[in-house]
Amino acid sequence: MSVIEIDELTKQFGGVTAVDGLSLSVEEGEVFGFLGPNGAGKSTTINAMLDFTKPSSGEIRVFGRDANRESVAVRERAGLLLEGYGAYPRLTGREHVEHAIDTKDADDDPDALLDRVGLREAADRRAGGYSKGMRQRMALAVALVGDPDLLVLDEPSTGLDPNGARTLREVVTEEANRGATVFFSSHILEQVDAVADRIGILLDGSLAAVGEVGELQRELGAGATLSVWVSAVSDELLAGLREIAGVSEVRERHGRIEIACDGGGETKLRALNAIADAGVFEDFEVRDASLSDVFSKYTEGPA
Ligand SMILES: Nc1ncnc2c1ncn2[C@@H]1O[C@H](COP(=O)(O)OP(=O)(O)OP(=O)(O)O)[C@@H](O)[C@H]1O
Repeated sequence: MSVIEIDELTKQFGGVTAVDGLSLSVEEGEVFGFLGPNGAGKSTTINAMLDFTKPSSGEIRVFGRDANRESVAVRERAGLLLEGYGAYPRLTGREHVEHAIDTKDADDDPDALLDRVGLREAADRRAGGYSKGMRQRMALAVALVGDPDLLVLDEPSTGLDPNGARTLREVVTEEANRGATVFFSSHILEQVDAVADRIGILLDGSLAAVGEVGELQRELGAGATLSVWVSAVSDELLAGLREIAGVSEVRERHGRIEIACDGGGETKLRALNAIADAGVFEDFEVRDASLSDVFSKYTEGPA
């Protein structure tokens, strides 16, 4: 059964198209990593799923319910860690978790939850004195209250040190093993691919690729040339691409940018992000270095 079904979601803010005809479904028990650079539309999609923002067009169903008209029923079964989680500076970590337990009418042990996120020792300190990473750990504990059927985590690794990032991965895996569906966003590939079953790459409000982690890794990691269709090219963009670690050559041909990569998936993702950031991304494919590429490399000279 699909827990999340997004059908042709579009969201415009004035003249800005934040999400552009996005369709996506996430199955029960799946860990879905929603990957994309800053401004790709991840938070807007998540906010629309939870009825914190209204779609300009399109439909979203969560647990088979209309995300807009039945948002209360949706949120009751969801644990949320959203961007800019507003902590109450005067309340302690434990009090935040206790408040969430009361609100959800759950029977969790606050200390056990704080322990899971590595915040047990700081439980009685006021959240106003917490570091960014500690606030993020606390927000994760709050999201876990009531064993939600769906965890929605927007950039959960923000501010976390390597230990915190490991704790987050462990918690996501434990929740998935319990049977929860997990939908989480990130702009960093490594933080997603270790725990996700499937990944969707969002660029400029549209899904550029979606698939199983291994599949996408192979696609992004295997071939040597990333070929990207673009609506416009600038010298600045080409120069920026040449500076990415693992990029050996960049040239422009017939509305496409051809990027030869020695690096793996991370290099290609950085290149895709840079093109999306420039607002000119249309589509991409990854190809192995063929004899004709090698040939043209030596015959055509630099772009
Ligand atoms: N309330 C708003 N008013 C105007 N524009 C908005 C609003 N919310 C988002 N946008 C715009 O929509 C686009 C997508 O933003 P969104 O926050 O969804 O991206 P994101 O992928 O979550 O990025 P980040 O990783 O930086 O959080 C951006 O261009 C952003 O400026």
